[in-house]
Amino acid sequence: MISAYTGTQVREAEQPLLAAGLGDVLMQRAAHGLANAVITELRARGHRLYGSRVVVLAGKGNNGGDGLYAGAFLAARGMRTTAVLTGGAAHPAALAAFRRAGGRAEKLDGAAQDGLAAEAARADVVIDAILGTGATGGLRGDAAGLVEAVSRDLAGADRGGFVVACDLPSGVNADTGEAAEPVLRADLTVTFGAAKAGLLADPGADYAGRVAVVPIGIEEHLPGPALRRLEPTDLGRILPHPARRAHKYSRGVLGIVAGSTQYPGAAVLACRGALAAGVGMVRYLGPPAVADLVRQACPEVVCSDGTVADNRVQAWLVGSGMGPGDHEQLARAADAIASGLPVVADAGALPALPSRLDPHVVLTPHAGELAALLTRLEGRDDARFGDRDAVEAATLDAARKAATLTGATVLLKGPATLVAAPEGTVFSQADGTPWLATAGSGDVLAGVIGALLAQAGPGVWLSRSLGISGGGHWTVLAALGASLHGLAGTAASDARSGGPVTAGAIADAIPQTWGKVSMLSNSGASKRNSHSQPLR
Ligand SMILES: NC(=O)C1=CN([C@@H]2O[C@H](COP(=O)(O)OP(=O)(O)OC[C@H]3O[C@@H](n4cnc5c(N)ncnc54)[C@H](OP(=O)(O)O)[C@@H]3O)[C@@H](O)[C@H]2O)[C@@H](O)CC1
Ligand SMILES: Nc1ncnc2c1ncn2[C@@H]1O[C@H](COP(=O)(O)OP(=O)(O)O)[C@@H](O)[C@H]1O
Ligand SMILES: [K+]
Repeated sequence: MISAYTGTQVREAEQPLLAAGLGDVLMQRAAHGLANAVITELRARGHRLYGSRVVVLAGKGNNGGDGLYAGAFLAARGMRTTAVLTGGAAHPAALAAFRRAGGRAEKLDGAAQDGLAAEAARADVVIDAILGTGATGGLRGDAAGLVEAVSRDLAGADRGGFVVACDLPSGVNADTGEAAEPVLRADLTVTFGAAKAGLLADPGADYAGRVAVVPIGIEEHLPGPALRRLEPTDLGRILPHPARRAHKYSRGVLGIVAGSTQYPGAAVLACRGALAAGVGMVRYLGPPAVADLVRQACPEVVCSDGTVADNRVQAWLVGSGMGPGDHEQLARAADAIASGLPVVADAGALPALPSRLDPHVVLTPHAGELAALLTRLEGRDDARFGDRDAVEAATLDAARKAATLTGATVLLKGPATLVAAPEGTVFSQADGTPWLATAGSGDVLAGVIGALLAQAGPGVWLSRSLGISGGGHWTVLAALGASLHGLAGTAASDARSGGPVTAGAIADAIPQTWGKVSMLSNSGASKRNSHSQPLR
């Protein structure tokens, strides 16, 4: 599992080492890790190190110091290295080391801006070391003008170099991932001590590119993480596996209230997602014409025309493919939410939610749906998140706010899908590909999460082993579903040589993805073998 922290948490963890006089040692470790990452990336792109051109954009604080020390390492390896001092001053010891190693330093002023920006855009590597965790707000003045000019020149260049952010892209908020424009978009962010939460939530994640963590010795001083990310090996450990004496009811039954005469396909796709994700049985409740379609597409599904109370299930999925006029379906959704069982509330169920929920209700909005939900809860005049753009500009805050206001577990879909619990646990999963942004993909996701809730039963599997208990348990299940869905979408695209996928193809890829991640963990392997021991 990847753990990520706020800037403040990381800075507090540095304190004992700074108090012991190890500030320069920490900076050297950070700079060394940054320089090594640059060298690895240059080699991977087929560049010779000697003579490669490096431009360091260096601010006046410690972030600039890291960049200048890294520049000194690279200059010592024979690279042509220029530093642009964006804040008038620079970390004195780092600047001296940079100059000693043969680096050239230029002060940024208005007149020099265009020439320096063009030089940066022609370089093989640009290191963004203007602002780190000590920043207040975004870039200002000449530094902002320089970053705008470099971004513009890089976009227009035939063959630009790559951009490496030092600790975080300057202008990205380390805690929330909000970005104060202009921000130089990085290919790689080399971050120190631990991942920062803002690098794993959009739009920060979008600016950060790939994220690499350089350990600097503060790890034992870090508190509990602000944000977590499951990795494929974690999935293998926490996915359920049927016991030898399992039967379909003990494996979990999911009730699905989804689809309408206008959107019948959503019901089919939700059922396909659920069936692919290991549930013992799916019961479908909906209009007869939709039920006919479900039966044809998925003969495994048991269709029922009874009420929610008539159908014994372990969890419900409600709302996919339903609209405000589907009164009968909405009444069933309300009954399911009132049942006290775990529920996934998707799409059409979101506008009709009661105002107070519990963490076992998992809401699955996309940014537009979350904006509508928050506007309804906060009142139109007070709404900070009045539209999709506002949610996309601050995804972490928006998801957290919705969890706090509703009391539910909130899963905000996107390139980095966030799952927030009212008690503060947050996961960020980014296992997918942009090809997942296809109609019906969210219905499959809802089915997958519903299936996991139905299988969870009263047990909490291994979420306690992840250090999570209580209401946070539901975030683990939802993050597990998001990760499985993302990995399956990626696998489906890979099987098409990186080409497009349909929602149905995502569902079809889930069982194999499940099998593969189970193989990644030893416990997964022993679980699989548990029913095929040799006879004694
Ligand atoms: N602690 C350590 O030993 C270690 C720290 N490490 C590294 O240090 C980084 C944190 O360094 P930091 O605390 O010096 O802050 P930093 O991010 O460089 O920015 C502050 C400077 O920028 C200025 N400034 C602020 N906002 C601004 C704005 N909007 N626009 C323009 N300027 C602005 C502000 O000036 P002021 O506004 O106060 O005049 C101040 O000079 C961290 O990210 C990591 O890289 C690692 O080496 C490990 C060891
Ligand atoms: N750019 C993207 N990169 C990766 N995954 C994405 C991207 N955009 C959307 N997704 C994922 O695709 C799914 C889309 O769901 P949703 O918006 O509900 O679609 P629909 O309503 O058409 O089913 C979500 O799982 C979301 O996380
Ligand atoms: K930076």
